[in-house]
Amino acid sequence: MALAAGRAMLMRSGVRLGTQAAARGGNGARRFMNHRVVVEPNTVPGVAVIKFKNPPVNSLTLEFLTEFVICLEKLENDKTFRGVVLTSDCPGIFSAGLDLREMCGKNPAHYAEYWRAVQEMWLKVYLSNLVLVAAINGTSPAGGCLIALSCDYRVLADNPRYRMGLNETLLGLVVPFWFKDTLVNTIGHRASERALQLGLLFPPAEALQLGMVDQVVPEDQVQSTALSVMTQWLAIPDHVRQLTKNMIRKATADHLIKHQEADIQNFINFISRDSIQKSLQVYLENLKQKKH
Ligand SMILES: CCCCC/C=C/C(=O)SCCNC(=O)CCNC(=O)[C@H](O)C(C)(C)COP(=O)(O)OP(=O)(O)OC[C@H]1O[C@@H](n2cnc3c(N)ncnc32)[C@H](O)[C@@H]1OP(=O)(O)O
Repeated sequence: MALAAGRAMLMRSGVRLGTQAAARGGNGARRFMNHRVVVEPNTVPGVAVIKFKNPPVNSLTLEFLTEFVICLEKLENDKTFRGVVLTSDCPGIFSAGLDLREMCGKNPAHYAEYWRAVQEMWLKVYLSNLVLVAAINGTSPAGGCLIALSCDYRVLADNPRYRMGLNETLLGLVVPFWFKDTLVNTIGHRASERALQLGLLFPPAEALQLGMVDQVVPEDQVQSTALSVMTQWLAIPDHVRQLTKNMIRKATADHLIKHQEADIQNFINFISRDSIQKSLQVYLENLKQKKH
């Protein structure tokens, strides 16, 4: 249903999936390419690398979310793939999180469509049958961090400028319960309580200490480390690993699935408030100002 809507939306915006999506690279390998998400089969058999390519900061626009979900769905349906590495094509930035312009100055119907796309993306990543390893080669606040936290394993580049965390309170936003659940499931209750209320963004050493990431490695080794970790995960038969993953994650995902429509309505009500709109505008304005 969501996928069909997404396809329709992409067709409207001029993205042709079938023909544009498949091209042959120099080594004859198939390379799926949309506008904002590039999928490359890798040298490790059964593993694809998804590169986020939505410059300047890989913000999660509606188009990006739709392409990302469609790419993952294609890989899940293609039985040659068992694992995916998620990484960024934008230097220094994994993802700047939700696109603030999608949440500013729009109408309720747009907010509903956008929030459903965010929910669908999270459900797709969190419950994926594939092994997902995040190769975090840049900063990843809020929604960017959520994507990484929803993978099975996280490798972060050792660069103190790369910060990771759920910083929503710094934008005047209340983190949705399923963002919170994803963090609690990763770093525990007490650490989440502090990190979420203060909107903390952690440098690599602290992210590692908290268990927000599994490994910190030199920047030029992020992708190769992710691929070698993948080999270990793929040594486990898919069906037992998938059933185990599902057993661990199902209750968290079901919580959202059960309250999906109410969560959309909450988002619309919250984001439409004048005070919230004002904070988002000020935050965007400050991002622009810091350049001058
Ligand atoms: C109930 C409501 C719940 C909502 C839950 C929300 C979840 C979220 O994900 S909210 C988004 C949180 N994200 C952030 O706080 C990150 C904001 N961005 C930054 O801190 C920085 O841009 C950076 C560290 C990611 C990159 O810094 P830098 O390389 O210096 O690039 P610029 O700051 O100059 O940004 C370039 C360009 O991109 C625009 N931009 C940045 N982030 C976003 C974004 N999240 N959404 C939309 N646009 C973004 C920025 O405004 C610049 O635009 P121009 O000035 O027009 O070039």
